[in-house]
Amino acid sequence: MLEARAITATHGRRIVLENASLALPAGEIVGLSGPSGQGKTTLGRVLAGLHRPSAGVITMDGAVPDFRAVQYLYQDPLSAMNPRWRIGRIITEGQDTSPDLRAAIGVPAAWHDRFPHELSGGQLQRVALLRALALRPRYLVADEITSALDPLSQLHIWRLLQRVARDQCVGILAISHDRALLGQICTLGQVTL
Ligand SMILES: Nc1ncnc2c1ncn2[C@@H]1O[C@H](COP(=O)(O)OP(=O)(O)OP(=O)(O)O)[C@@H](O)[C@H]1O
Repeated sequence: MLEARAITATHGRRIVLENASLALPAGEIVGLSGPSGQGKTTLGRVLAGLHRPSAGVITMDGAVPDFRAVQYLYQDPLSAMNPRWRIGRIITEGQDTSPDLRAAIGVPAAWHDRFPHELSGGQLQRVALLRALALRPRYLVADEITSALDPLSQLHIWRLLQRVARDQCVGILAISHDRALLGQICTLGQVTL
């Protein structure tokens, strides 16, 4: 279980999150929704160890978290990829990927020679997911990862993530404005900020 308790976070001097709590059990998908600017991304980044809270605690199974076990997926995967690297290098950046995992996620070898800007948004999101899963995370923070995709690509990505949660016991925080989408994909309901 990855847990945030009574988190307060600031950007500069501004408090953008106050006394927020959330629990993400292993193997479950929990939704996080709420109006724009309420601090969803900030809370996701705090849970992934990318933003230090000014108050509150994050625990993993009740202990100090090992943030290497938490991977953060961005809405715009291009922003998290080196534009000068080819896809083959990007997906093996942290760890080698197995052919089985590549096939399951749907990243064909034909993409390996391409640069990130030569793939579509849905294809790039699959590359980002493959790179994250190769690191064998226990938790994923998926921040609006399908909001720029057409409904079919959106469904494909979430079907994949549902399998990842179930088969690999990965806990997934799904951050989205789209409460209807969260209603379809979450296994443990939604938290609203
Ligand atoms: N790097 C930053 N520097 C200063 N303020 C920031 C920064 N990032 C976010 N903020 C501010 O913090 C607040 C919370 O932002 P955050 O992105 O966490 O909200 P959000 O709920 O995810 O919003 P959205 O749904 O629009 O993505 C907003 O008011 C935003 O303007």
